[in-house]
Amino acid sequence: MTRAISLQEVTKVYSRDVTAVDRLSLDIAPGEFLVLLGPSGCGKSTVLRLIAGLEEPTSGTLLLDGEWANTLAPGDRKLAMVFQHYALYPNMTTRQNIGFPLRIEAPHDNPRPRVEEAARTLGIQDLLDRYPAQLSGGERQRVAMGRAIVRRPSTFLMDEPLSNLDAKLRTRLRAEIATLTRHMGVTTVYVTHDQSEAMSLGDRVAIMRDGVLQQTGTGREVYQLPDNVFVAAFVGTPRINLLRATVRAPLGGRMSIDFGPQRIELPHPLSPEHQMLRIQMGREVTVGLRSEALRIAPPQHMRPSEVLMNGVVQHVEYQGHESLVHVATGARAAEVEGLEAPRPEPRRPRASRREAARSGRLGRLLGWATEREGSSSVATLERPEEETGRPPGTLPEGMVVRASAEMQPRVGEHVPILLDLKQLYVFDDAGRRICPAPRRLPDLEH
Ligand SMILES: Nc1ncnc2c1ncn2[C@@H]1O[C@H](COP(=O)(O)OP(=O)(O)OP(=O)(O)O)[C@@H](O)[C@H]1O
Repeated sequence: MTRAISLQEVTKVYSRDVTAVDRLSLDIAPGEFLVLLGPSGCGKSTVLRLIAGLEEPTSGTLLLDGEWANTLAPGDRKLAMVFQHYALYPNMTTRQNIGFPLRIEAPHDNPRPRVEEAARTLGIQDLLDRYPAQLSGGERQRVAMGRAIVRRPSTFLMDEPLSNLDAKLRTRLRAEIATLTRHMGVTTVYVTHDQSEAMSLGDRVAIMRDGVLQQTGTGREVYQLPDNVFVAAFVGTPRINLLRATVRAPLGGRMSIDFGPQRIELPHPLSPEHQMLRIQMGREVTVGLRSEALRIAPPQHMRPSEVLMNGVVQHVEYQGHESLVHVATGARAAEVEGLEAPRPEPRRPRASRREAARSGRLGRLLGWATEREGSSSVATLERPEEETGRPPGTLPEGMVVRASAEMQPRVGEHVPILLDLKQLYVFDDAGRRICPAPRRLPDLEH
């Protein structure tokens, strides 16, 4: 049996100043695997607790299979919860731990066949006679899962069930959870703050911030078409590069995006995806560039959808199969409220003469190189480094660019960056995505 869950305008207020969930509407189809994703404190666990019946909505409606369930007793909901802290009984064997819910539900029935079936499903039949202290973290979590599935629930509610485990085990167990729940066909609501877990697990992801649902969609949808800058920043590794910029449209000239020291021109006529930039003329916007939208390559390799920027290599993260190259372009990084600050500025307590000379050289290198490219490319340098508001001797924040592992740029090297305009994201001052153009145009009055 599987179950449909519907939350309609559900609000949960804990005390006068804590609204943990704010008018949340969400429909979860029978058999669906939905991941609730968001930073700590955004209300994910509260949603789970509301579905489980451990909390009652302050307002709004919870429907289970279409039936009003706001106050239905937890025991009547046929749900099983799996928590981060798996709380096994230490003095019971695996067999007894898994069988425990059955002994409560039907004390006169022999739990053995169902316990063994659950253990087989989870591949822990050899561990049935061990005590929790004799199990690894991953095995204990499997026992906790066994205790949940043995009841044949209609729904699984999982609250960060893997966060106590090491990365390798987490990857393996999450694949097992996905296979298991699909095989059982049960509706699953899975809470995590780990975006890569969310993207790899769910049929759909629901992203929350401060109790408010931001967007729901498949992993691909929320990655490729984030509704707002928060979703764009929360989903994807490495994090999307977010830069402050201004949209310019000189009379008779091409529309451009001005990053301060550099600017990029947009093709004329504007593509449909860039059309909404017109109404942002003269305004500050946030530009989002994922690392795959950028590449380090000479201008002669530029594709029709690409434009050129210039940068100076700050730092290279070698990852084996690729490198992540941090490149300073002089653009200011945009911060997203509610997320930790993006990459911190490299701090230099007090620049030595040599360091000062070096960083000055890097700045000059950036400007000099940009000027040199200026006549033929779309990038121009308008302001010297001193006017960008950065402490003297520091480099501007970097963008992260993916590069093949063979490429070995040196720190301080000047590099041309080709930016693919087909992968350009722009968000307005309220954080809403305006490029690629949203399917529904936002209300521009607010
Ligand atoms: N019983 C409670 N009484 C008062 N405030 C609470 C209670 N439970 C949660 N909160 C508050 O409600 C907000 C949402 O909490 P919740 O646990 O749902 O967030 P979360 O997204 O699951 O966070 P985490 O990932 O850290 O578990 C937080 O501000 C939290 O402090």
